[in-house]
Amino acid sequence: MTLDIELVHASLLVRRVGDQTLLNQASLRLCAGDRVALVGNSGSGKSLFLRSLAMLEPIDDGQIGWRGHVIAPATAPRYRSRVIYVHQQAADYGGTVEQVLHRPFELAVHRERQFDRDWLVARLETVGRSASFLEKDHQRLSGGERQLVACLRAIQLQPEVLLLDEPTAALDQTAALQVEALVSQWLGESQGHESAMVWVSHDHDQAVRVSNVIYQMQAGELGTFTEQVKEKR
Ligand SMILES: Nc1ncnc2c1ncn2[C@@H]1O[C@H](COP(=O)(O)OP(=O)(O)OP(=O)(O)O)[C@@H](O)[C@H]1O
Repeated sequence: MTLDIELVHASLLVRRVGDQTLLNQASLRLCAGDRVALVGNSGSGKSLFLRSLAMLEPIDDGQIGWRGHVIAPATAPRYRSRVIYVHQQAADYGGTVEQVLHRPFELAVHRERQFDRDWLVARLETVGRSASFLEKDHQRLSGGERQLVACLRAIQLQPEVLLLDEPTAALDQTAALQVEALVSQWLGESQGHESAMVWVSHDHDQAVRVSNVIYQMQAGELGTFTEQVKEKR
């Protein structure tokens, strides 16, 4: 159920490049418990909007607020550690899966969090992998396995908001459902922690499965949306 606790508020975001307006006054209010699917044609601005929400892209106009406050430059690193963007193509890291998952905890911004191997082993069980998966060479993983690691890497940091940019676009149905299961488990567990997610998808069935509300991006405008009446809202 959606709680009326505002986590992130994007207000009238504008992004121009040359004479093109790539984002045209796009606004979104994300509250605790929200599961948003973002759909729209290729090139409509979904990734740009998501990356802007994560403060990974500059904006020409508009504001992004976090828990009721406009984000100052000094707060941006902390914001990005709590509002985490997962790319559609998982990065290629060196080392074992465990080393890759451990690395974010070495960053100053995540120092208050602790690497939890047992937690990871339990999550891996959800997706049919044993603890030995942690010993695998990350660079030898399949695309689907890499995407699972990318999601685990984000989720283990207990984000407030997870921004998923077509995380299963290159995966088969089985692997896609595993990624969905991981995210769904995280959302279920984190209900008391005030969390929300936005999931960009080209797959309408997936958008329905993962969300309680669907927004549509059209030529940089975040307009119509379909409210889904579901138990999970
Ligand atoms: N940094 C940038 N500079 C210039 N143009 C950009 C930049 N980022 C994105 N664009 C353009 O903005 C438009 C929207 O791109 P975006 O990647 O957000 O689309 P999308 O809706 O996510 O598409 P897809 O579903 O194919 O991933 C595209 O025309 C893209 O070329």
